Amino acid sequence: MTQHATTATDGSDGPDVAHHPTATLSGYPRQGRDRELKRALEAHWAGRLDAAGLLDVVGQVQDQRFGAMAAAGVTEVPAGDFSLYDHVLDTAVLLGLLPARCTAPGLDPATPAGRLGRYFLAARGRDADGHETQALEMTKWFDTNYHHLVPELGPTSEPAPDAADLLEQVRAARRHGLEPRPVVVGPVTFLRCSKAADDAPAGWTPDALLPRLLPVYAELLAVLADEGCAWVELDESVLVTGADDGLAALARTAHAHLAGLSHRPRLLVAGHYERLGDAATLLLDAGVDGLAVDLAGASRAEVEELAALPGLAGRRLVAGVVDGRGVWRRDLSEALDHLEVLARSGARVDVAPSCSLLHVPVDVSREDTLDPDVRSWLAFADQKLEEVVVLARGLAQGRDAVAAELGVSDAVRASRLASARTRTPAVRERGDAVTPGDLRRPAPADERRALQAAALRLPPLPTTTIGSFPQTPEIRRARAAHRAGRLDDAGYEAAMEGEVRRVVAEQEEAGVDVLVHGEPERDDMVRYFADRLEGFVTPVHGWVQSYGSRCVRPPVVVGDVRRPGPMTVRWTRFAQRLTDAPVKGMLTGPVTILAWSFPRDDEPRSLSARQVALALRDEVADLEAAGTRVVQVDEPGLRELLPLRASGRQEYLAWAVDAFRLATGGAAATTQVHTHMCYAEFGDVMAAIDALDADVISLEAARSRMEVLDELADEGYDRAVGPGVWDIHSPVVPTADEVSDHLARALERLPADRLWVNPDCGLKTRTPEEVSAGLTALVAGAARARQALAGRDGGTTPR
Ligand SMILES: CN1c2c(nc(N)[nH]c2=O)NC[C@@H]1CNc1ccc(C(=O)N[C@@H](CCC(=O)N[C@@H](CCC(=O)N[C@@H](CCC(=O)O)C(=O)O)C(=O)O)C(=O)O)cc1
Ligand SMILES: N[C@@H](CCS)C(=O)O
Ligand SMILES: [Zn+2]
Repeated sequence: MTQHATTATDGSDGPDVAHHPTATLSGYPRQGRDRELKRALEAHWAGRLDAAGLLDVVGQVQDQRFGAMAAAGVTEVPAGDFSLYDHVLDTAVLLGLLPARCTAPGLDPATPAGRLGRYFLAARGRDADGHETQALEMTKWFDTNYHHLVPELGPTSEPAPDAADLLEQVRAARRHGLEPRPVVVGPVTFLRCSKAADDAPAGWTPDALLPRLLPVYAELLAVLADEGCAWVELDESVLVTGADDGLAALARTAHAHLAGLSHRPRLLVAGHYERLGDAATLLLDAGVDGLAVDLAGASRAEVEELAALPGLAGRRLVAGVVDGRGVWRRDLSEALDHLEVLARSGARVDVAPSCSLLHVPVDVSREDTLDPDVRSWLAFADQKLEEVVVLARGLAQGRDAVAAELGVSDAVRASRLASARTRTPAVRERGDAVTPGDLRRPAPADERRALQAAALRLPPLPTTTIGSFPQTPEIRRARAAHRAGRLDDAGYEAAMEGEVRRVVAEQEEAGVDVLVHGEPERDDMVRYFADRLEGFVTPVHGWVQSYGSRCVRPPVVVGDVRRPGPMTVRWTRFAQRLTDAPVKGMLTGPVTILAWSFPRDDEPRSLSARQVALALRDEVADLEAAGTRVVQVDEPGLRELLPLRASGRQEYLAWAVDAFRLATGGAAATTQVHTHMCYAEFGDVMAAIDALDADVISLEAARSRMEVLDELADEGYDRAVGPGVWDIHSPVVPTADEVSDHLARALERLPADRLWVNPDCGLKTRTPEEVSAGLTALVAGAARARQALAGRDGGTTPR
């Protein structure tokens, strides 16, 4: 058992000689080393695995997770970081705040099946027995590529504690001989990650629920104290955003209240993904017992500033000196230096990754296809645990005790610095030669609109999709066979061509106006490009949870980026030859390619963005030369990289917008450039969206019922928009009526000649049956809306 026998009110003067720094963490990957949880969840939803079977797999995955922590030598571990789908949804369950529509249909929370049913209804809009409802909205978790569900709250919400799942995790950790530290989303972050329910009065915000929430947190803390938990970690990462005065007031009220409780574990309040800044003082003043801080990439000066914080002495400081969401090995000498500075403050310093390890893959030692040099530079979750354990030992026992590990770390650093893989002079020269003219299309937007209308001759409210069609088991099996060498190149290409033929025929039959080839050849919209660009590596086992059971394998930017040859042209050309309708060329934008890759840490992201943009610019030119008239450059990652604090935003948006414009600026005026975004609130980047100068943008809008159009209107956005009318994150297919209702709502906010009809996002996660029904509904809904328009306009067809 770890010894932290102090509270915020004692021993606050001077160093604590009895303190033994320990290694700990806020979260570990959840899906299992081989994505066992993902497979079990999907089998459960498909009716192939019952509730008991799913819970068995959960037990096995928990054994693996705690086993890995114990093997690394970590003794105080998180409990509550594991989740079947999402930890924000788990917090809603913990606080008794699932919407009534998910608790109503006779699902008994006293049984495992009923509990799971309610949970999956909220997460997916469907349970394993086929009950259906509207799923909760989903959005980005801070500036990561993880997505959380958005709890819905209102003035009538009645929170009530339900700690069963959390206690099960606490007990599971104990069964492994580990000391559990429950990790729970804190009240302020929970409220700020929630939204007002549709039936809440106008102007009501979730903040108003704090007074009702605090007694429930108090009850939960008492339950955890009774369970023997010495510490609890409240994740208050929203405080790193420094958002507004209201946030500070909320945090002060909440944490002074919780710290004032007499029956509770010690309170460790965490701020991940950025520095806590002023919020650190606020929390210490409120009386919390410790802080868990994100020090990824911190300079020595920043560390000294933190060490000088009044009130830190005597409190626990969990120092996140190992980057929890990057993949580079830590310079251990530097980290130890930072830890020693912090320890001199008199704080009781422990060592941890800067955030949950949820964002990195499990184990780099399995990557035997990677160049051994590159592999030696990388650290995934298990290697990061080793790093924090070494650092804690070094801090406790002195540098000599970890001399060998420091030596290895120094050698890794030297090998990376000396490597020729990181710099390509020709790429640097081309990047330096970019001029402002390269960022401008050859004609202004309104002239382009007229030219494109004449060239494309599309009907009003044109229909299209976002690019991907179902990645069926057959497609994935063919790709797996190709990778394993069981299917040769010709066989694989023939299989993908067959799929493109099928998808084009399906769209023609449904009556879609602008077609796509379906992206069957892409395992992932970022990785596909990274595999074809120099400067990236793509780990084979590097799975990371994106949302629910869905995972991605982010590439790693290792050095300068260059396009050795065309990446997509062959497939777009093939599809275009099958039809007279325009086929969109589909590219992933430079910002998104970087947002969904692990960045290099030796150069700014803006440098890589420019290099990727130049590669894409060449691809656009090649697509045009092959006869492509519409090119879509997806940028769903644009909002994600927006710095959490307002101070860094202008600089980021400037380079991000420039990268998109550099990628697309060479396109002819007659080429219609689309972009697409999903998974986030776009309010903060509306001006940047405008500055992209795309001709058409498609945006996720179905779950939020077209709210995004109000934001676009406020910005004065005057180009064409396709607000999603089909929520593709849910297995529930819209009807034609629902599509035309969405369009009617959209037409209240947008003129008809600027409205496109499309789903929220790509169809890759849906089944062929859902897609067939959804496309029919989409086209029928658009036809209905066109008729209504024709009637409204006295029979004249809108432009
Ligand atoms: C659009 N989104 C994306 C994000 N980030 C990305 N990097 N990519 C994205 O597309 N961020 C925001 C959103 C998040 N949304 C999603 C949506 C869908 C997925 C998803 O479907 N993920 C798949 C994995 C996709 C993939 O990489 N497939 C590969 C490998 C498939 C595989 O598992 N192969 C098996 C063997 C095959 C067999 O025998 O059946 C194996 O390796 O074991 C491929 O198709 O080749 C998922 O299943 O989770 C993610 C994010
Ligand atoms: N073109 C991609 C965009 C996803 S954000 C797709 O359709 O899957
Ligand atoms: Zn999308």
